[in-house]
Amino acid sequence: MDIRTVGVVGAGQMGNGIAHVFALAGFDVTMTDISQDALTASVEKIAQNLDRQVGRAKLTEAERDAAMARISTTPTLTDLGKLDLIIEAATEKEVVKHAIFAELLPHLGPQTILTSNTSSISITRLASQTDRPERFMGFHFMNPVPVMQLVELIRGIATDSATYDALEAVVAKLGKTSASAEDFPAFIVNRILMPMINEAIYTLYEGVGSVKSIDTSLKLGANHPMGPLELADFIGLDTCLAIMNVLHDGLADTKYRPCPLLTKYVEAGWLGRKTDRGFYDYRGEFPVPTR
Ligand SMILES: CC(=O)CC(=O)SCCNC(=O)CCNC(=O)[C@H](O)C(C)(C)COP(=O)(O)OP(=O)(O)OC[C@H]1O[C@@H](n2cnc3c(N)ncnc32)[C@H](O)[C@@H]1OP(=O)(O)O
Ligand SMILES: NC(=O)C1=CN([C@@H]2O[C@H](COP(=O)(O)OP(=O)(O)OC[C@H]3O[C@@H](n4cnc5c(N)ncnc54)[C@H](OP(=O)(O)O)[C@@H]3O)[C@@H](O)[C@H]2O)C=CC1
Repeated sequence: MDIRTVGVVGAGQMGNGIAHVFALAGFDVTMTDISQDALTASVEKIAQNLDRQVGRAKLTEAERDAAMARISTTPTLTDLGKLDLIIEAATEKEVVKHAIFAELLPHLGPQTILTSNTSSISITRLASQTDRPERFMGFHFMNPVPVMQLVELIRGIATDSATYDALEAVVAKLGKTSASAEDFPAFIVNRILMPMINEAIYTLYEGVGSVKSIDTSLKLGANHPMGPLELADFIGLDTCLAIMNVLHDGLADTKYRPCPLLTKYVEAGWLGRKTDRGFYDYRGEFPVPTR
């Protein structure tokens, strides 16, 4: 199937990164979100990130302008119905994702491929509540999308090979690399990464180290580009907690128990960078550890 038009549902940090890379690769992109503010902020963010790429001579001004011209927004989810590919990148809550698919399905063309950028939720379960489990897949981009090379491709139990092949070709057109993961809780990247982040939070909770010493240890002691607490703030603490809960519930093993301190930060609404406070406070000129 020749994919040219793409709909992105959810204009948060992942939605804007996904729209950015698809527009640069020549696809026509339509974004939607329940919040008009999120849509406006997302387009501004894409413009800023493209400008940064122009500033670093990674792109020409003409390429930037052409990419921006390929992006449009709509507050109406059902406007996405006639597009070739839908990428759902809304909040990591299963009920939210089911509700989006339920509203969209009656408006979708028969050939449209439906995907979710979920970090952890069962693709088979999401697909089972649609009319097209054979054309449904996990399409998992990494954050920040314009920079990270990997896209995880996750087949549900019913996904057909034409759908898999079409998405594999799309990833190649984006200039990225795909890795196939089986549909088990949190797939590959987050099955490995998120327990490490959760363990870093336990290390903080038990007083083994401060925010600064934990992040410095992993950055300088294991050559990670970001410390685990900085990375948790970057991903979003609500998303980290949601992934840990999927691992804990889905694999029924206490080793995946979310750290109570992570739960406390989420209950406080300290979700990391997106709310300006998490393991660091980002409201000043420099991030300041909150513990
Ligand atoms: C939760 C999930 O489901 C799955 C996930 O995504 S897990 C998270 C995976 N991501 C990671 O692990 C990221 C770890 N961090 C890193 O790799 C690096 O810190 C980083 C790439 C984010 C920034 O690197 P850095 O060297 O500190 O920054 P900097 O030199 O300013 O930027 C490097 C490049 O990234 C770009 N960049 C940085 N942040 C960006 C952002 N938020 N959006 C777009 N581009 C960005 C810069 O423009 C620059 O691009 P060029 O190389 O083309 O010039
Ligand atoms: N953060 C990360 O590092 C990664 C996240 N992911 C996955 O990507 C998805 C999005 O994550 P992320 O971008 O970080 O989250 P964000 O919280 O940044 O963005 C989610 C966006 O979805 C919007 N939204 C919520 N409900 C709906 C709805 N019914 N219809 C349309 N939009 C809606 C939210 O609006 P509002 O704020 O108004 O609720 C918000 O703008 C999640 O499934 C997450 O697991 C995947 C890879 C990496």
